[in-house]
Amino acid sequence: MIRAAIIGATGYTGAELMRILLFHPAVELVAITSESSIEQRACQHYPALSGLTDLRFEANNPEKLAPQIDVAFLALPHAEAMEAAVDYLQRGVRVIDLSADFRLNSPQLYEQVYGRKHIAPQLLAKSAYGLTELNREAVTNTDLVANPGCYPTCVLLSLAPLFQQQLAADPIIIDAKSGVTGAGKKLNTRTQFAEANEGLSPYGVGGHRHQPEMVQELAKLGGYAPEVVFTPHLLPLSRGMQSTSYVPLTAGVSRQQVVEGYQQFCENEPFLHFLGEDIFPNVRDVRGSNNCLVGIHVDKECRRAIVIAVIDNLVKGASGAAVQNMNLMFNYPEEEGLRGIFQVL
Ligand SMILES: NC(=O)C1=CN([C@@H]2O[C@H](COP(=O)(O)OP(=O)(O)OC[C@H]3O[C@@H](n4cnc5c(N)ncnc54)[C@H](OP(=O)(O)O)[C@@H]3O)[C@@H](O)[C@H]2O)C=CC1
Ligand SMILES: CC(=O)N[C@@H](CCC(=O)OP(=O)(O)O)C(=O)O
Repeated sequence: MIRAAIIGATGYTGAELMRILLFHPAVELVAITSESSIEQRACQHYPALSGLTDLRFEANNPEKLAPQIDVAFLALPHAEAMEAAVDYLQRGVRVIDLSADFRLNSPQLYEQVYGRKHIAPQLLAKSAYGLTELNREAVTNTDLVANPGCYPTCVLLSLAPLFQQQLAADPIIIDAKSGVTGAGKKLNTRTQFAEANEGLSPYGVGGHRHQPEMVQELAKLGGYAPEVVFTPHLLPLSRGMQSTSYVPLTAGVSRQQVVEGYQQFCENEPFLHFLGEDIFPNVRDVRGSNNCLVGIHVDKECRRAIVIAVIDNLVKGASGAAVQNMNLMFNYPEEEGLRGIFQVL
């Protein structure tokens, strides 16, 4: 059994980790931590968990918890997670960090994007970027996974077939939308009911922090750093995310090459599904599941592809991907605890 703790378990990704891990056949959830809710039971915060666990929130105390666990999931805000990562790693506990603290390879870029000096820059080179499908070997062999952001997950999985085969030119225009849980549980004006309901609002226009993360990872796939214009929007849904990417194709590329590229990329992937040419997914199709669904349109002259992808931001975009990575790190089947869909309509 893998003994696990969730650090920052009162938040949305922490709750989603509880939902998944409590049903995982190879995991014993040993501890859940919180600073604000010590001694409260998990089901007081999330009544849906009633009957599934008697765990109570406790303080994050690495000295006490480390001997009891094999892995710590960090579901903390950016800049809060790096200290916890260092604390657990130096006590021999493997870490899966859901925040952005170990995603960017350069400490200078981290400081520029997140406005904080990195306290453990030496770990940036050692962490594995946890987009499982693209990085299995590194994830399997690391003690520190940097779980990707939800927008980068949706975009990178849907553009990887084009970049891996050098079929994509730039600039790439990405229009993306997320449900409000993407912003976390903390109070925030733009996610309050009256602000978000019946609305669709752009934010981070021209400067969202996920743009450099996307460029960094696309460059690893395609061999060049593409120009990416990324605009996210907030949708009045609790969960779900869609990205629409407009990608210029390199000269001479055929429709068949593009379509076969997607078919081959998704063929043996348990969570990636290519719907085909001109068949497009709805965010509803992945609600509660670890799937990423992709559809494409290629224009008549094969000059541009429009790639549309959906994920559940809390599952494939965060907690489901984290568990997929844990499975690899501990030599379990990648789909363990993550199989199945939760709704069809
Ligand atoms: N929501 C999403 O869709 C995704 C989120 N992520 C990332 O995962 C991490 C967790 O996100 P999410 O669960 O949405 O966040 P939430 O805001 O919902 O939860 C964060 C939790 O961290 C704890 N915490 C500890 N220290 C602090 C602090 N100084 N300020 C605020 N909270 C603190 C809080 O618990 P308490 O106060 O009880 O200690 C809180 O419950 C973040 O880094 C986020 O960017 C990544 C991909 C997708
Ligand atoms: C709706 C919303 O606000 N979403 C968040 C993204 C959440 C996420 O995936 O990513 P991180 O792990 O990088 O926080 C945002 O745009 O900042």
